[in-house]
Amino acid sequence: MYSRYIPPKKEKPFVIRPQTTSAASDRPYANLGQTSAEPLQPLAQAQRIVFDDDTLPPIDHSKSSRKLDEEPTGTVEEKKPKKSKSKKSKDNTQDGAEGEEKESKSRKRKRDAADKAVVSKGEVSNEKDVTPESNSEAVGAGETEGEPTSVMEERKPKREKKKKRKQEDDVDMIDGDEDRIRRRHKSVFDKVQKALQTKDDVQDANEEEEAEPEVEHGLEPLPQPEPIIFDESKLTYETLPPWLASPVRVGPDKTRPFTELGISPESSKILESKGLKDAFAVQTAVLPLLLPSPDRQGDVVVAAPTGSGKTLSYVLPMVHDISKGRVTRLRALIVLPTRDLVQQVQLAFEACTAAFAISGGKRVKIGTAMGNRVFKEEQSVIMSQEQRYDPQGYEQYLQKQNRPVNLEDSEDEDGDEDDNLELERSQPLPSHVIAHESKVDILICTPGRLVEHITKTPGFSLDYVRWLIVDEADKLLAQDFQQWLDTVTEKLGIGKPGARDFPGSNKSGVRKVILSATMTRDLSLLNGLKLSRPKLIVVEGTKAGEQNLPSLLKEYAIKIREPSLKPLYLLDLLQSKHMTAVNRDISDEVAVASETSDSDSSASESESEAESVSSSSSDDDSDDSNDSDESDEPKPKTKQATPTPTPTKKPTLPTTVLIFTKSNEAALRLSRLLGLLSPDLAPLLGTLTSSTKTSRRARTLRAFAQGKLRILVASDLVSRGIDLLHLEHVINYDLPISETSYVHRVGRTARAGRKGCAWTLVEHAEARRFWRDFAGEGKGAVTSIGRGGAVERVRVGEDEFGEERVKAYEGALERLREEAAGGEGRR
Ligand SMILES: Nc1ncnc2c1ncn2[C@@H]1O[C@H](COP(=O)(O)OP(=O)(O)OP(=O)(O)O)[C@@H](O)[C@H]1O
Repeated sequence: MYSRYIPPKKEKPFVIRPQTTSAASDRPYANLGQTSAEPLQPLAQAQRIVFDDDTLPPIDHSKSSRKLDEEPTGTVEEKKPKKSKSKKSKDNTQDGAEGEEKESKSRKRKRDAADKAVVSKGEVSNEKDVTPESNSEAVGAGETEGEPTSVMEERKPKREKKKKRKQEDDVDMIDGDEDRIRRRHKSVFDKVQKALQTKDDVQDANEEEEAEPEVEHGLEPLPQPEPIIFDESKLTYETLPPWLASPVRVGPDKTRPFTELGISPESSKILESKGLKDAFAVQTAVLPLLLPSPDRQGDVVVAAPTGSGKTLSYVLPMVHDISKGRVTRLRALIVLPTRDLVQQVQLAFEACTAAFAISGGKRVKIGTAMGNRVFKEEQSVIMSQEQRYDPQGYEQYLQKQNRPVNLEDSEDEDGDEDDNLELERSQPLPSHVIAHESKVDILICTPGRLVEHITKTPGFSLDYVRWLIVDEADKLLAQDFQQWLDTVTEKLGIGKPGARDFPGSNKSGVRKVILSATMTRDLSLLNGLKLSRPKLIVVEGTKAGEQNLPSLLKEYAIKIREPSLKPLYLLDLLQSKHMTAVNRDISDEVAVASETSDSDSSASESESEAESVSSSSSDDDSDDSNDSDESDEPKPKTKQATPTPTPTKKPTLPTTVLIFTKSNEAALRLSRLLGLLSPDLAPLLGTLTSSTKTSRRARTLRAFAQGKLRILVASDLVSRGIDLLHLEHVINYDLPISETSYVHRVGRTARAGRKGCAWTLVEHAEARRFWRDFAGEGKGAVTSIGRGGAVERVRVGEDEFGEERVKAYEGALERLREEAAGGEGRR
């Protein structure tokens, strides 16, 4: 296609200047005829027509080129009426009889010009059919540039002749010598007839040209990019593989005693003593698949709502399996997106290990790797070294020492030797080698830190790993932290013979368990896991492809009429009758914990107001493997500037609340603002952000679980997985960024069969999005969130806030600004 639009050399361009003379404007396409002394083939001439057009403002080559491709002759014809129209309007400006006469002459001239244009076209099409005379007329007033001298000379007399005739024409017209004109017109019409006969031939020729343009012009086609084919077809359940399209569905109330699922009565008894009496629905479905059985067992993918007990569904079978072994080797990896989740799952494992360390079973050792300690320290916690007698190995060691230093051997992948294990530098005793062993059976880790150990920790090996758990899988798969999945699956693809055998069974290999409340059905993501004979377990009520909320969750929306006063709406909600205990036992639990906290007020004070509003605003709630706690101790900048307000009376909040904001900074500011606006609430307030030191976050969560803190203001860091069992109210102060985020946020409450409430503050500008995408109401509702009942509208802060309150609020804002400025200044 392109080849036809490359202009030929500039020696013989046509230049059309329609405005140059009146004659030219009357016959704008008159110069489309032959311009070369050499007779041109019709196809080549047709191309030249385009270059005539190209002399017009060359704005869009592709357009002009396309015109040629599509309608090589139509271009001329299409333009004719425009010119005629403009001329007509010009003529209409004349008045009286003279005007009429001139108009009739003018019409004749126009017809004349049009006829000549057609003639010209005929000439272009087939020169042989056109007489030299008509050809000279066709050239008309157009200028030619750069033609051979001989041609120019030849044309001079023609031009003069033409000029002369034009003058004669003008005179004729003025004199009314119409006979002469008529005679001339007749001759022109004759030529037109001849030209029209050849018109079809021209079109045929043009079509031929389109068929083989390269041959005609000797031009190589320009390289064209591969056409991009957009596959707009969407995956449907019909196109999904059977295991994804037809999941195993489980009723939400299907609980069973652990003993019926393959857990020994002794172990079940211990579990019961820890409050785990019967298995929840998801455990009822998953445990039989993961505990030893004679059936062919494949990998398991679990989609079950928040708080439904997914963690125990893999913890119990893993501990059951690993406790059967004797030697400590790294047998299992549990990958989670945040440090807080690593710590939480560690507690769940520790609660269960005792249950299986009976009847001669091994007490399973749990380790964590999440970047909350310096790397070397973490290495020494999960790996050990010992001097082992091995003369042959020692010889090899010595040979290696004597080899010229190979930088590639001595450095780790990043070329950073400093990070290498200190143990590595230890010298082996004579005839000994240093052997590295895993100190843990199960490693719970964040993906980044796992990769670091794989690449940098001597002796860290996945050879014996037979369990891989990916919790909060949709998040971990969507954000491939340091290509962790490729690194891990590659290592799991190889191993020593027999190393992955399951004890007491003929099974061998790696069992994979993939879980989320918002499980992806994106095959391109799931494929990375290299699943073997997978089964999808969906807890009933969770329609495939949907994200269901806990059945005991109630949702409310509060309209924010004045966004600039949003914190006051929040305060009104916190102090309203809505913030009551929704579970029977919560008041007692909170009251008891609160009493304890009275005697230990330091913990509460240290958590509330502990952070600066001007600290980092990073929202990254995912793992940063290099971010250890040693260096991120927050500086108590604002503490000096703004002493904690003294509570005027005993805190009275009878329930627990988690408030979500859009960022770390927003959480810190809001927490501080609430404390300033309501000193009564200040001792109950805690803040959770990803910029907070992990140990401090753990303390805050502990204080909250104990009832010492009752309001947590958080960023999305804690929206996933965090299990705050006694949490009753979740408030979306800022709208979540997605439906998935909404499901995880509000899923922090109504867990494990308890009731809970979710409140969302909705500004006018957000209303459409909230009701359509999250609540699934109104026109074009598209939500994928499955829920028991509709979102209820609740009015808060409807009465005027009052001048005094607004003034106090402005004062608090001002103070906040000063504190932030002070913090910045001290940085
Ligand atoms: N069988 C059981 N009996 C009593 N409590 C249970 C049982 N199983 C789990 N729980 C409790 O239920 C709560 C929620 O469990 P878990 O954290 O595993 O939920 P989850 O499904 O992983 O939620 P999320 O998707 O939010 O991470 C925990 O406090 C856990 O101790």
